[in-house]
Amino acid sequence: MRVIISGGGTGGHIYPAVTIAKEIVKMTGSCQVLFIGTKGGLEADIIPKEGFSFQTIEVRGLERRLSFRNVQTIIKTVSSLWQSLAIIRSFRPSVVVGTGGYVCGPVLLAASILKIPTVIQEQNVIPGITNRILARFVDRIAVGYQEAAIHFKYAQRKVVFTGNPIRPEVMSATRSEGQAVFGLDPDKLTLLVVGGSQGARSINTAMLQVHKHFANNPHVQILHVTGQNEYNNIVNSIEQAGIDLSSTGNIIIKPYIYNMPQALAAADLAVFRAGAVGLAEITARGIPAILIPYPYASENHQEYNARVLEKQGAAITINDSELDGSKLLGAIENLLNVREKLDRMGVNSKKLGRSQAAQAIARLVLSLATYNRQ
Ligand SMILES: CC(=O)N[C@H]1[C@@H](OP(=O)(O)OP(=O)(O)OC[C@H]2O[C@@H](n3ccc(=O)[nH]c3=O)[C@H](O)[C@@H]2O)O[C@H](CO)[C@@H](O)[C@@H]1O
Repeated sequence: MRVIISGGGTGGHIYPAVTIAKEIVKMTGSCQVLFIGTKGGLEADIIPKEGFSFQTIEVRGLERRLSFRNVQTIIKTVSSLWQSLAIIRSFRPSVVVGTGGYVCGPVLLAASILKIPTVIQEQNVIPGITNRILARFVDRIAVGYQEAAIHFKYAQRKVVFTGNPIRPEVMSATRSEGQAVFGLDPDKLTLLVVGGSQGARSINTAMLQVHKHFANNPHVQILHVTGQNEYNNIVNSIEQAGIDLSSTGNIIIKPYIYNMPQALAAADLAVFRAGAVGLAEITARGIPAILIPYPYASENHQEYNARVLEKQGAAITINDSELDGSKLLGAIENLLNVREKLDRMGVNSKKLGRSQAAQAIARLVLSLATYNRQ
């Protein structure tokens, strides 16, 4: 059997694609998977590393205003539809899956024109524009949050609540493995700070005060992932603040980590943006969290994601506009100092986790593929 999977732009669209692909391969035993993404997207880095075949089309996102660039974009989109039709005709998949990001648009549309079964996976409470448009054309929509269903107004019957897929390593990684990978001290509480797959400037800036406070602390250690673009600035600011990172021993700064499952396994508290996949991962592991939703995410969807966790007592939320060093430090200390609070949040977090989501999505995809085996 052959399957095409498309999704890209950010980790939040790419990791679900990888996870679904691996689950399908595992369930079928012998499935050829082809990924379609863009040359410039993060997928061009991640997918080949995961060992899957990868082809690209030329497509980019529309600006949310009238512009000459948008006219060029529409022309590119038409040509990307032709490119997608050609790739699909030559690969002859039994089913095509989209996990979000504008690259999915032409790919899933082309599959639907060619009458190949299609599934899209929507990670967020408020669906992205590409998936909303595609909803009319595809066969099934696998949603990460039950709350997303009402937004697919004319496609309700296609919606299946599966949860968001998480990499199996997120569940299988052990605390001691995580501690060993990052050189963490098993006797200290671990704070994991991640601003999504791109990093978050406001979190990075607020963290400076947190680092000053905890530098050399005998009970707390911090693993802070800054994002590629911010890394050098943040390391410089920390060192300018008088913290010698090589000697404190309890602060680790990374631009990006490829072994996030191990980092999660070692974490006692997470400071996160509210990207849907990151949230699926922390809830699957039952990690209490302080969430700072990215305020410019389309239709403020990260805040809606975060509120689902907050409502269940699994996280507390700080608005990005109100974030500063002392507020963040206060929230962290408040949780680390009251162990019962932290534990209760962890239990609530775990209740929201759906560690079997990838299996549910893979079964859904395969159930459609069987109609049309070639
Ligand atoms: C700015 C924006 O619009 N972001 C969106 C993007 O988020 P974004 O890609 O930032 O976020 P997610 O939290 O959903 O997913 C990030 C993924 O990257 C992984 N990771 C991250 C950092 C790192 O160093 N290593 C690593 O492996 C995480 O473990 C996770 O699997 O897609 C998500 C899913 O549609 C949306 O909810 C987010 O709102």
